[in-house]
Amino acid sequence: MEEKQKSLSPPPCPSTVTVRRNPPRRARATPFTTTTKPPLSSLACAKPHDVPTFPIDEILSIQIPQSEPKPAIAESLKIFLRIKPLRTFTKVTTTTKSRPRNVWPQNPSKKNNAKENRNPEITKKVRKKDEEACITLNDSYSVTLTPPQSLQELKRSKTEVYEGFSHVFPADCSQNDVYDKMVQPLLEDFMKGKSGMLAALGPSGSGKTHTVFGSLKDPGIVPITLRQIFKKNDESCSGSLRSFNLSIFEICSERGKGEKAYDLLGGESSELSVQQSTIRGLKEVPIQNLEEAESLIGQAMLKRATATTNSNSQSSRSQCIINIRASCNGFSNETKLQSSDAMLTIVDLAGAEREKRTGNQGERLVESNFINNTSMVFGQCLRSLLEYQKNRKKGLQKHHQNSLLTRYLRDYLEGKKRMALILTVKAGEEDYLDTSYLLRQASPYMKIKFDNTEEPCNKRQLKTFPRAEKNKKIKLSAPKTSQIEENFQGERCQISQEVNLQGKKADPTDRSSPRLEHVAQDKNEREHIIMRNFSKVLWNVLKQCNEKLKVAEGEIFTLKDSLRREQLKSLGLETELISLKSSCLAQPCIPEVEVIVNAKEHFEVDAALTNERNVDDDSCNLIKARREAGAEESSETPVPKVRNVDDDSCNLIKARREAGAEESSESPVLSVLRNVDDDSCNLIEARREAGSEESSKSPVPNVVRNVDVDSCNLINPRREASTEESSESPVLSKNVKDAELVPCHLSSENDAEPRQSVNSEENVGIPSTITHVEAEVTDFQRDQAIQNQDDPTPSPEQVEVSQDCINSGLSNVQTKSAISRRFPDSEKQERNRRLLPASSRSLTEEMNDLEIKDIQTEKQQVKTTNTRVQKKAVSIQGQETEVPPREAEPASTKKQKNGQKPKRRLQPASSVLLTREINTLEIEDDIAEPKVNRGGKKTTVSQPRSQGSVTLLRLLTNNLHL
Ligand SMILES: Nc1ncnc2c1ncn2[C@@H]1O[C@H](COP(=O)(O)OP(=O)(O)OP(=O)(O)O)[C@@H](O)[C@H]1O
Repeated sequence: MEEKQKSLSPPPCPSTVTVRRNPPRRARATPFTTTTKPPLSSLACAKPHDVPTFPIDEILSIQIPQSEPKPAIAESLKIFLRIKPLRTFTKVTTTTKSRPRNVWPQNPSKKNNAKENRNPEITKKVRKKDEEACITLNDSYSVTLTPPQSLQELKRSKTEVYEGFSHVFPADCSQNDVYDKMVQPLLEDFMKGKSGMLAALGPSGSGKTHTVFGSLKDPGIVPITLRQIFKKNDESCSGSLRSFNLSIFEICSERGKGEKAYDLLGGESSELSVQQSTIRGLKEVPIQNLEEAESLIGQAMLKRATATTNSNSQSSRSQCIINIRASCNGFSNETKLQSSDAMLTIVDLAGAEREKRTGNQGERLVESNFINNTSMVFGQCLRSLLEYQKNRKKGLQKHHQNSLLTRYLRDYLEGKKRMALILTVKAGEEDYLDTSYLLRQASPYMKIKFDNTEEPCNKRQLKTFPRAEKNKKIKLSAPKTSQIEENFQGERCQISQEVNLQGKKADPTDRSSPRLEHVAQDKNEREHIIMRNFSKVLWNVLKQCNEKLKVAEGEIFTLKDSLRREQLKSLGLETELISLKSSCLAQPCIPEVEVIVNAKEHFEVDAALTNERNVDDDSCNLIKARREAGAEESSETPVPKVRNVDDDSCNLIKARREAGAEESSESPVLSVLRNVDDDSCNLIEARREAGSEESSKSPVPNVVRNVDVDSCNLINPRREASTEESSESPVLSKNVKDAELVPCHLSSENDAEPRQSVNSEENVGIPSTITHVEAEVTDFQRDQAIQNQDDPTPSPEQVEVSQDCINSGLSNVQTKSAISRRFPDSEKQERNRRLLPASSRSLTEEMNDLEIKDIQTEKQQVKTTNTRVQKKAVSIQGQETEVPPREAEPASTKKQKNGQKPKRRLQPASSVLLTREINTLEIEDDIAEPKVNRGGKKTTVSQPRSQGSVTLLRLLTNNLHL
């Protein structure tokens, strides 16, 4: 009912805030809950005038109770003090031999007595006296250290009280007392799964080893602990679920150079490998009962390095570490929450030594240094931990790195695990300094806190365990060198098996599960590193490929450039060819053609630069066309080769026409050029057809067609054709070669001047009349140009006429050049008959008909010319077949004197052939008339002269104005 009423009637808004200073009884509420705020619904329902002002001042005045910190789990380091009984102090004054290394601790007094009894000759000075104790026990937690009388007089020291010990064991205490007060709490935690460490510190001979190991009659804390362990394990119901393992090893110096660890429970090769804080290969012996444990303890003590010093007859020369590991095979009722491995470590440190007290020399002294150094590092670690805990801003100095022992005990020395120290001191006045030094050093350690909630399982210590785990550790570290393709699941299973072998559970709740996660993280890191390295390598390879591609592109670019240049050259040659053709056909067309050709060249260069692909295609077509032409040339006779060349030129022109089809639509110049090309092509086609008709009549006219083609290919020597032709007629081939080198005068020179004006050595062997006739041809072309000035493009009729004129002129040239040949008359006649084509004869006859009138009007002039030619022929008579170059020298010298530079121009070989053929007519004509040489001797005529040849000769001479 009350709840219903409360729900129906909201509580009134309080005018003031009640602060409840007392904490709630059941649960501690947060400060926000203490300030009860009315619900929003109630505020909404309240009237506006009832809403009080927000008590901000009162709220701010509330003193919020500070939340009490959780009770610190950390505990102070427990330091125990054990005072060695004075009893009768036995001092060995003579340096005795080091007893055997592996000797179970014995009672020195008995030993010495036995020695005295066995060998009384040995000089010994045993002094027994009742010493005064420098240390007195105040209570169970404090002692008073009183300096000796001598030191008090010197006022170097004073009495000091050291308190705060966990417990002080008087001299008459037993080993069991020490165990009960000091080891029992640790053992209980150990049995619960907590690891702990107990270390004995103190000067040499103070009873550390006695405290730790004891003797057979008076066992130390280790035997007692083992006994208690098995006793407790037997008493507990879950005893069978727990197993114990024992491992004992020592750390000693190797002649002062380094630290080495030896397994005191191992076989012959007891040396252990030390890597940082990890000791590998340590043998961990499972112990089933106390007898086994005591046997192992005795075995280890026999192996431990000891030596006799002035302070101790069985002085320990190493740091001995005893590990008792409890492995839990399952859950137990008592340790449900911490059913895991635990480690109880007991350390018997080598006592700090002073040289005066020990009297060590040599190796013993080196061992003393190592021992003292280790003790010093151990103390530094504890002091740094104390300072770190006082002021954590400074950070914990890592003194543990200076010693293998401290590295191994790092977790303890960093306060991460539970640890206890027992200080053993001697109570004699002579031991005051050692005792005082130890107490001063160790008393502050009482303030050290350590975390009691440490992990029961210590990974670092697990690594030091049995040798059987050594291979497993290698497996865990194998992925560092293995490939990344290793199956992670398999590795995980493998690790799980290893963990199970160790008696641990591989479940995620177990402490060992982070180990698997760590392995997985390592694997991921390795994968990342491998992939990163692989990507770097791949990147480098790609860089190299890129560089190679750049080089290849550069080569391609240079090749394209060279191809472009070659193509331009070919274009230039083609245009020159066209110009020559046009010049042969019509003189007025030459300038225009040149202009057009130049324009075309520029245009094609631009086109080549802008459109490489077109140029490449064009060049490919050219190369292809030339290749095909070459193939056909190789298969055919020399005469069809000329036809192929002719086809080639036509193809080139056609290709150019196609390539520039679009360009010509924009450029009128190219259209004119195309017209010129068309004309030249048509001309060539017409000649080809004419040649074919002639070839049907006679095999010789092919040579005439060869003349036509070669006249258009002045620059490109037709060596192949000439060589093949030389097989048939060596004279003909020679003429072709000569014709290739014939310079041509394009300038209109005076006819009266000698035509031997070519002054270069290239003119050697070339008749001067050839140049003269060429000049005549040029004049003829000029006349034709004047006639065709209105129409630059020659009509077919004009082409035919001009060609006929050219042929006639060339025939005249050949006729005159043949004069220089010094063949015998009979041979000349026979040769001329053989080489004279029928078409030439018909052509000369036609020319004779057309120019009959001119012959009559200029007959006198022809005679003078013939006379001059005859003189020239006579002058070279009697010499070798070739015209000597010396004949041209006078004319050339004269030409040089005039200061005129002749324009040279190559003459096609075919034209020479034609002129040579025509030359036969002149020879016949010359034969008809007696020739006079320089000496005025006349030559005899051996053969009659035909009327037609005489007429033709006159016609030619008159036409050429010779
Ligand atoms: N509390 C003790 N009661 C009886 N004897 C003791 C006691 N402490 C030490 N001794 C005897 O003193 C001698 C030296 O002891 P111990 O070898 O243990 O000293 P230590 O500190 O280990 O010396 P070191 O550091 O050189 O090894 C031993 O013979 C030992 O029996």
